Order: sequence, then structure tokens, then C-alpha cells
Amino acid sequence: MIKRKRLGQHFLTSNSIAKSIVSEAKITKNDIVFEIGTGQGILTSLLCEKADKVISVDLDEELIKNAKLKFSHLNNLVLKSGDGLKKKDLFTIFVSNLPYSRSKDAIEWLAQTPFSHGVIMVQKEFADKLLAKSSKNRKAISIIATSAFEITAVLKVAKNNFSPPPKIDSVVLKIIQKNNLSEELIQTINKIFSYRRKTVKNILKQFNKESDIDKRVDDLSGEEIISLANQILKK
Ligand SMILES: C[S@@+](CC[C@H](N)C(=O)[O-])C[C@H]1O[C@@H](n2cnc3c(N)ncnc32)[C@H](O)[C@@H]1O
Repeated sequence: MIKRKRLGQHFLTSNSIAKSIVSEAKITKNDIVFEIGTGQGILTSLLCEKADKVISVDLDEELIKNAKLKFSHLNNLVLKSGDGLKKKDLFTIFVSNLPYSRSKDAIEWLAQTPFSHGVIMVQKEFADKLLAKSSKNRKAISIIATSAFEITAVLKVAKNNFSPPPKIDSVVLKIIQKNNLSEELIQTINKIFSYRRKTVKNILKQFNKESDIDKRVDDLSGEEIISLANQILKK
């Protein structure tokens, strides 16, 4: 039970929602799909029907062992155990019902990884953060996500569609990659948000740089935050 909780093992039980997720991913026979969190494989076999190849990873070795038996007939499926966020496979489409505790890490990893587009399921609160309109509700991850991806919410999924049910409802998001971000840029955006109440002038002072801008982080647009981060990184 502890392992289940830590690994975010809430398995989707609705075949119709699984089909909608896979259909939203617009997979062709030219695509390599990367899935994080095989779980009991509700998405995996559907992905194999559409893609040239599917690479599906789960941190839980037992689930991978079971999936290898269940899907031994699928010759375009590669199952791997381990941390999906540490894998270096090339892919065109990303599909995942993300383990909730790793959602932020997954967005940061995806922002650094070149691919075409993806469909991800996240907790509603996290989706709200990514899509935040007001600067008060914005977090570093909102800036990272919106500068790397065009994001649209495609489906709300109630918690009773999972076993065991999580505490919170989920949202399926479509993400289309616009830009790749460097690890340094991502770290700097996170750092800027740790100085959220300071003015640009005082933030830049922390990095031995000068400015006379008195605006605070909440007064800056997403583009201005990215350019502040680039200014900090400039040698
Ligand atoms: C929310 S469940 C989704 C499972 C399945 N795709 C579904 O829709 O029912 C998340 C899955 O991710 C796995 N997981 C957690 N952390 C992981 C990581 N870092 N890398 C790969 N898989 C991970 C868990 O073991 C779990 O099976």
C-alpha cells in the first residue's frame, strides 16, 4: 500500500477514457510513443495498435513483469523497468497518466526533451497551475510549461474512474511542443520564483547584475520572466 501511494498507483479503469486519451494523441504508424507508468497497461495495448513502436516504462518491476506476460504477443512494444524520467529513448509522441508526485519533474523533463506532442493526465490542481491566467496563481512550473508547450485541457476525469480512487479529480491535457528549454534556464526560472517578493533590481543584485526595474515577479509577463532568466544566465 505504501509503495502504491508513493508511486501514484491509481489505475485508470475506464476503457472509454483510455480510448479518448489515445485518440487525442493522433498517433500514426510513423510514430514512436513513450509512455511513463505502464501500470496495468490500459493505455499500452491501445497505443500499440496505432504506433510503429511503443516504449513503456514503470518504476515498479512487478508491474513490468506482469505486462511482459500479458502483452507477449505485441511485437512493437518495448517494456522497461526504472525511472521513466531518466531514460534517454527518442520518441515523437508522449502519452502518460502521470504519477502525481512526479508531475512537475515530468514537465521539466519534457521541456528539455525534443518530441512533437503529447497527451498527459494530471491532477486538476496541477492542471490549474499550468493553465493559470492570473499572475498570483502562477508558479515557476506555469512559466516553464507555457514557454515549452501549447497546452489545452481536453477532458475532465472524475476520481471514481481510478482504482483505488485518488482524493482529487484529474484533467487530460494535450501538449504541443513549441520550444526546448535548457536545464539551466529551468533552474533559473525556479530560482526567480524563490525571490518572488523581490523587485527585478534586487533579484539581479543577487546575481551581481544591475537594473533599475522596480517591478516584482508578479508584475512581469511570462516572456519578461524568461528574458530576466536569460539575463541572469548571460556571462
Ligand atoms: C497513475 S498510474 C498510471 C498507470 C496506467 N498508465 C493507467 O493509466 O492506469 C502511474 C504509474 O506510474 C508508475 N511510476 C511512478 N513513478 C514512475 C517513474 N518515475 N517512472 C516510471 N513509472 C513510474 C507507477 O508505478 C504507476 O504504475
